Amino acid sequence: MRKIGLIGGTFDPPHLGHLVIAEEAREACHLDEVWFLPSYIPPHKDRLVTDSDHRIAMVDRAIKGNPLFKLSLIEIKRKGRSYTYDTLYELKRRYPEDEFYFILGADMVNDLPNWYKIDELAKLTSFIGFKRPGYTFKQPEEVTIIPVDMPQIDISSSMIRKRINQHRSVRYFLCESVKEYIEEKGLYED
Ligand SMILES: Nc1ncnc2c1ncn2[C@@H]1O[C@H](COP(=O)(O)OP(=O)(O)OP(=O)(O)O)[C@@H](O)[C@H]1O
Ligand SMILES: O=C(O)c1ccc[n+]([C@@H]2O[C@H](COP(=O)([O-])O)[C@@H](O)[C@H]2O)c1
Repeated sequence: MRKIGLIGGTFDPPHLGHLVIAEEAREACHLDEVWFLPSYIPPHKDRLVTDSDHRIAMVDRAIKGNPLFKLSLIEIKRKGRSYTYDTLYELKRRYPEDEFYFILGADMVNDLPNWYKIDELAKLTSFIGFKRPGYTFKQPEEVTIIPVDMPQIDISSSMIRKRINQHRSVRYFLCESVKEYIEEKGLYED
């Protein structure tokens, strides 16, 4: 039996906040691996997101060099809206022996009671929650969250997109290799 952490996200682009919560969850909960799951279509985001090929390439670069971080294309290959219940149902079918821990920032912890088939989903995975600047972390009544403390990181993908658009520096907000990819492809410039 392995303990697998899952960090689902749009990763548009992936940044240090994602990497730090993945690492802190791994250490605090003694996870064997953490799998990064880029969404194909994020269930609750209205805006158009960057093409999935770019987001996959950026996550791949961000986690390179850490043998305990893996990229899973399960949601990309399924296409459609990336409901977490559908993902966990499939992962449990493929790996019935493994235990899953879904990693969330406070914004998503607060949203969790509204998720598709949340009662069923909670039978398939545990949840690990992190505080996040700008959001109050509240334990929802419906689901138990394992809270993990860490120094909070006030970085978001939207802040990075905005800074690039304004020709401001994003150095040190994300991995150098991801920054180079964004520059090479001209992402987020307009
Ligand atoms: N700085 C952060 N601190 C804690 N959790 C975070 C942080 N950034 C992202 N997360 C969490 O990582 C997961 C994936 O987030 P996502 O890819 O949507 O990034 P985001 O920065 O929230 O993007 P956007 O600004 O475009 O909404 C979510 O559970 C989110 O709460
Ligand atoms: O399944 C749902 O109803 C659901 C609703 C909102 C978000 N999620 C998942 O939460 C993760 C973070 O979402 P986001 O929109 O912040 O990138 C990502 O894996 C989404 O698929 C899942």
